[in-house]
Amino acid sequence: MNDVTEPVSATLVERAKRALGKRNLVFIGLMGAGKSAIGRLTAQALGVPFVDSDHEIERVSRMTISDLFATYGEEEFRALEARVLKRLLRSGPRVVSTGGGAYINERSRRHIKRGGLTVWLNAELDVLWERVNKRDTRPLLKTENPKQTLENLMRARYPIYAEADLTVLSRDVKKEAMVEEVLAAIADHQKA
Ligand SMILES: Nc1ncnc2c1ncn2[C@@H]1O[C@H](COP(=O)(O)OP(=O)(O)OP(=O)(O)O)[C@@H](O)[C@H]1O
Ligand SMILES: O=C(O)C1=C[C@@H](O)[C@@H](O)[C@H](O)C1
Ligand SMILES: [Mg+2]
Repeated sequence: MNDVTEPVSATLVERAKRALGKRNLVFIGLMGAGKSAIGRLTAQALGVPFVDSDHEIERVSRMTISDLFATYGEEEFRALEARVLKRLLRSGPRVVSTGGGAYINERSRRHIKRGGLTVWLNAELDVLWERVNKRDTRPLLKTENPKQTLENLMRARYPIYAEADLTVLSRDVKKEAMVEEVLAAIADHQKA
């Protein structure tokens, strides 16, 4: 799989743009679902700015997510995440990819719901596991059995992610195909 973008249908892009209007598009979902990768490519297709809340948190704090968790703990991280999201979602349209736990936090979820149209990248355990087990940058997975931890997170979080406006199944197809599905979901959403 590579990051070379093949042109997405111009008609589909126009339909999605019209449906989105001035709203932000916010990607939510578990670690490895593709929020950052698919979010960036979707922003490119729509011709709007892209921002990733994990990257923005690291930029403003000048610390990595792992160091933030280790130094200040998860609660402080969530408070910072909520502040960053509130600011990022103030104006649009832009594509905002969130960290995996953002939508689970009540304060962040409120900002996200107010701030734009949400897309949940839903994925099965094995898809997520194949993607996340290659790197150890995710503090919540530094456990004795990270695959089991991921499964526990799925069970706890999926009912909450399911509140999203749109759901797209994330799987190992070309990233451009994922972008097209996201754009189609946005375009068709308006008809509902
Ligand atoms: N459709 C896809 N096919 C194959 N690989 C993919 C696909 N989508 C994403 N990936 C890869 O999976 C890995 C995880 O994706 P990404 O970092 O976008 O996830 P994320 O949802 O942002 O996770 P986190 O919550 O940890 O930030 C990356 O290496 C990315 O390139
Ligand atoms: O799922 C989560 O709670 C997290 C996901 C990452 O994106 C980071 O925001 C952090 O590692 C926490
Ligand atoms: Mg990400």
